[in-house]
Amino acid sequence: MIVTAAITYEHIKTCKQSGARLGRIHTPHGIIETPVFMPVGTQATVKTMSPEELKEMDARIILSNTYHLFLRPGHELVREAGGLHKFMNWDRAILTDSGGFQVFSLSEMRKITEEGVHFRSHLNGDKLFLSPEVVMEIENALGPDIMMAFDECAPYPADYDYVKKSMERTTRWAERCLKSHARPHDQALFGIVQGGMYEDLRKQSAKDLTSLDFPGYAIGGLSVGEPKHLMYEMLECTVPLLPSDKPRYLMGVGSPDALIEGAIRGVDMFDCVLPTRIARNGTTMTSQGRLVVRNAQYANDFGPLDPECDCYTCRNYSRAYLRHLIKADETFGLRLTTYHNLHFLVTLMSKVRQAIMDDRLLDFRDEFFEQYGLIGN
Ligand SMILES: CO[C@@H]1O[C@H](CNc2nc3cc4c(=O)[nH]c(N)nc4cc3[nH]2)[C@@H](O)[C@H]1O
Repeated sequence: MIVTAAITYEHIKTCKQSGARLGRIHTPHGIIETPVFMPVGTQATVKTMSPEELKEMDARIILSNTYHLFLRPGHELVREAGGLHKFMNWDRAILTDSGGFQVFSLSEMRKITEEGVHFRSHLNGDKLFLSPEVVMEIENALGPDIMMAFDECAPYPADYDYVKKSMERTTRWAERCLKSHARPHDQALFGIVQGGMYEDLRKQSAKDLTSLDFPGYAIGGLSVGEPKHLMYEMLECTVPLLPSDKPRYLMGVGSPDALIEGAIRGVDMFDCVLPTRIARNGTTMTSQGRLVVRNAQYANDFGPLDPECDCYTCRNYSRAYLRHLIKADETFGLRLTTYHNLHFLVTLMSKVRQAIMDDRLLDFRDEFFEQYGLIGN
């Protein structure tokens, strides 16, 4: 089945030193330079950020989540509002995850059948059901530029037989998503590769999904608690089987080292709640490594959070002020640390893109790890 897609991937160049690639994704809501980090806006907002602030830091695409918006406020309400872009006043690109992760990580009383997943809402215990067809209807109503197929993100660790059966069902669900996808011309549906930490299952999943000819491919089932070297090994056996003329999206990955290592292995798109989540308890990512600004040592530190950063937070406020706000549980403090962390990752990816352009991403990785204090592997 040929699905004419809403997006096209333009390959610009491959780094001579690392195999990383520079590209552009052309979407109905603008162009995305890749590799790219996508801020997560689970409930139709990137927590504490305004669309204007996200544009200030040049965020080109943000995530929202089918599971959460299905539960609240409901996808029909968002459809009535004119779709997510209108509802949240964001005129750049949006990607929605399908709920394949959340229904397994958030809800109670789950029952997985060939048809779909019966579960209880984590908000009020309501009995609910998601299937490939229902998820396609929800994502169609939300109206993102890129939408994820409904899959099962197998837990880690999980035994071979479980992962095999789960991965094969995820492929059947992907076919059902394609069949019930209403608007392929303006919404690109990505398949999601599964297979746990088993190389042969990962390869099987990649082969089965690429034969279905999606406009882009996500690599799921990773960043679920496995050691990082395992994640990298699974990337190394999966990415080469994905088409080079389509975007590759590694789901749920957002620490600086993992973004760089993922780009080196040919990944184009990343998302993670990490920068926004840790910001809310006063942990920040700086050029000198992680800095927990709520710590007492910063009480009288009137210098910028990160002396090498030119973001709004670092240009206008001191570590002492940030610490005070966070300790006093002042919302503005969360906004300032969130702004900085997102700016840090979005800027890191522009440095990664420049390093690819200059054919020196491995050198950049070593320099970054040296300064950030990460033991590169
Ligand atoms: C390491 O941080 C923790 O772990 C999560 C990130 N890790 C992650 N792995 C994912 C896998 C999938 C998948 O296989 N399928 C679909 N549809 N969505 C996914 C979303 C994912 N997010 C954060 O939420 C945080 O709790």
